[in-house]
Amino acid sequence: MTSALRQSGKERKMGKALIIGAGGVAGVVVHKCCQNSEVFTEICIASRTKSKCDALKKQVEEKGTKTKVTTAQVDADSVPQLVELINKEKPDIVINVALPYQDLTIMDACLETKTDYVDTANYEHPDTAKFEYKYQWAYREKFEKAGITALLGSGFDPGVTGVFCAYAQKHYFDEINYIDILDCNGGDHGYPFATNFNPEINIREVSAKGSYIEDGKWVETEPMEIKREYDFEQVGKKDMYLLHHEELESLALNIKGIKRIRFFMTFGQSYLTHLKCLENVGMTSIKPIMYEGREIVPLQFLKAVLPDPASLGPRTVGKTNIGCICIGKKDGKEVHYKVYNCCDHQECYKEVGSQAISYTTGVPAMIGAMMVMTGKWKKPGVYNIEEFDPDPFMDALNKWGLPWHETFDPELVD
Ligand SMILES: NC(=O)c1ccc[n+]([C@@H]2O[C@H](COP(=O)([O-])OP(=O)(O)OC[C@H]3O[C@@H](n4cnc5c(N)ncnc54)[C@H](O)[C@@H]3O)[C@@H](O)[C@H]2O)c1
Ligand SMILES: N[C@@H](CCCCN[C@@H](CCC(=O)O)C(=O)O)C(=O)O
Repeated sequence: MTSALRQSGKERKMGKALIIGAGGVAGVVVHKCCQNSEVFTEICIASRTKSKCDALKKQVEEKGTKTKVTTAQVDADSVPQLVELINKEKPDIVINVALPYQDLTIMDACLETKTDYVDTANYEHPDTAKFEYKYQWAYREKFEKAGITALLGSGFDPGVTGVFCAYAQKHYFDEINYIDILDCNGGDHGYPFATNFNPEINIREVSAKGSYIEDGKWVETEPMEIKREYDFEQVGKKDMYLLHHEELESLALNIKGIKRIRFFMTFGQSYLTHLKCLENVGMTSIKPIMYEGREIVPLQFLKAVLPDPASLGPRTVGKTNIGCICIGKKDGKEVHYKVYNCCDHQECYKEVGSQAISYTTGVPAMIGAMMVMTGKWKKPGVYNIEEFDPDPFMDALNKWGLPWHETFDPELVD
């Protein structure tokens, strides 16, 4: 049996979440669930290393949360271990903020225990640095039959960017023909090279070939081949580069009238120079090599010597600006629209002890879980975030720390 609250009707108001992972993003999810004790009456934090979960529990208990917090050890690569934990804890929902490698094992465990599921990044096999939704979309029928919801990609990008596009479509457009998603981190952590979320996942993402969708087809580019300069609100002028990003795949299907959709991310010169050197000497490779009689993956070794993203909070200053530019038509007239959020690294640190990259991912993960748990987005099946009504999520962003702004006269990207 799952939580009694789970059985109590369509508009459920409160319940228990099992949070898997205890890294940078999980830390924010834990803090935000504990601020939202009316909905998250209980949480269990589970990860490979239980002491990291215990440290998070201590932090929120010292802040006087009303949410009951427990912790557990789990290897999320093991379906039997996950099933045992879910059966013991009986959560209403599992929030997966471990790594993309664990998406399918956690979805399998949710199916077996009939528990709702939320994540922030799509499945990726450790041996192939390629983001694709096909593996998770293959669970649609099974989730529908089991009567449970999987909400995919409830971070910022993917996540809020999908909600922004759904909101634009619902309120301002008959059709959206062009979308540019712009992800700017204008923050400075003072290190010559560090990544603001898991280094292994970050470097796999940015060293892959770029791509965008035009007229229904993927167009591939060399890594960092397409560069533009953009003047970001509250940050200033930054160089940004076209990357492949997972939400392009689902938005191209779910938003009406798309002719072209692209994703750009900013990078500082120091980050790019270090990345190039590391690539040139083979340190970003995911192919195992033999070192002193044992097999190691160079990128995993590199991760071990880089700063832990969760430790960057105290030293990072500046702001992020992430948003979407939509161009399309309403009542036959051309509409230009931009919706974005700016987030200050130090404000995040003061509130939850994390930098803004973890914050901008963890807040939407909590909100997505709240949408499903309270019944607003409860629908059996597997869904990308833009398939739900964006309005309650947009309201929750304003309430829970990620207020957004809109303009009908944005700078465009050529
Ligand atoms: N959508 C977005 O906007 C966005 C942005 C940043 C990060 N993310 C995603 O958020 C997730 C977390 O990122 P992070 O920066 O917190 O990473 P992190 O490395 O700081 O944390 C990952 C956590 O998962 C745990 N973990 C890893 N493998 C495990 C296993 N087999 N069993 C149990 N626990 C395991 C680790 O111990 C760690 O606590 C990643 O999937 C990342 O891709 C999404
Ligand atoms: N929401 C993002 C966060 C990625 C930020 C990565 N940018 C690098 C830039 C590093 C630099 O220029 O110093 C970062 O680690 O912040 C996502 O989609 O994954």
